[in-house]
Amino acid sequence: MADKIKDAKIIFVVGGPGSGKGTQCEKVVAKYGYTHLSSGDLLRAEVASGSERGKTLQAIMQKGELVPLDTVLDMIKDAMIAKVDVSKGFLIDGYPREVKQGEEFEKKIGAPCLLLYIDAKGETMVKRLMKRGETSGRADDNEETIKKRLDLYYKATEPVIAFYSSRGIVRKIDSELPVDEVFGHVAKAIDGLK
Ligand SMILES: Nc1nc2c(ncn2[C@@H]2O[C@H](COP(=O)(O)OP(=O)(O)OP(=O)(O)O)[C@@H](O)[C@H]2O)c(=O)[nH]1
Ligand SMILES: O=c1ccn([C@@H]2O[C@H](COP(=O)(O)OP(=O)(O)O)[C@@H](O)[C@H]2O)c(=O)[nH]1
Ligand SMILES: [Mg+2]
Repeated sequence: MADKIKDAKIIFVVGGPGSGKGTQCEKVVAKYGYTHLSSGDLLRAEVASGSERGKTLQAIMQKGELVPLDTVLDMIKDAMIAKVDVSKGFLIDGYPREVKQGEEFEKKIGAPCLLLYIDAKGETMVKRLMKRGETSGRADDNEETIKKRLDLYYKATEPVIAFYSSRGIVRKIDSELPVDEVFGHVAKAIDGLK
């Protein structure tokens, strides 16, 4: 099983909060049939289950901080194992959040073949999240937490992009454009694989 995952096509999707990672991943799923695993969605599902672990996670996420690295990695790994036989590839959305997470992922699972860097301006991300917050019901889509998520993104997550750039697998996508144009660039990056 571990070998099968190692051979799977793995794409990391990295970008700030509200940059449009989830939006683009949905479109990739529709066109390419990849399996979409959003680290944030996996964590929110655990919170929704009402488990003790979920309660701990909720408190951390509400503050816009990062949950322990192993928690997310185990969730992603379990979700990948469940799908590996039927999946053409995996989109790992919102992961890694820090360089160490990427290193651990590679030790336990495998190496990514592509990193899609979904890039939008800070003010754009804040605007989108405030709008999404009107309907999302997400406890972290409020002004105070958005600011913390953004700060943490610049501090902890941006170094991830430099780390993988040196390997030549980063494709920077300008997500200030309309969604379909952004997707055009995403599709070009995926078509360039192999
Ligand atoms: N105008 C515009 N809006 C977008 C674009 N991509 C996403 N949005 C909107 O911005 C909001 C955030 O998009 P998501 O796809 O949820 O962003 P995300 O990066 O997954 O954000 P997190 O879940 O917070 O990590 C949504 O309400 C989208 O409708 C885009 O390319 N253009
Ligand atoms: O590897 C991860 C992914 C997510 N989170 C937590 O889950 C929240 C929501 O993540 P998501 O990717 O859904 O949204 P984003 O912060 O990118 O807007 C983050 O603020 C973190 O608290 C985390 O701690 N580790
Ligand atoms: Mg998302």
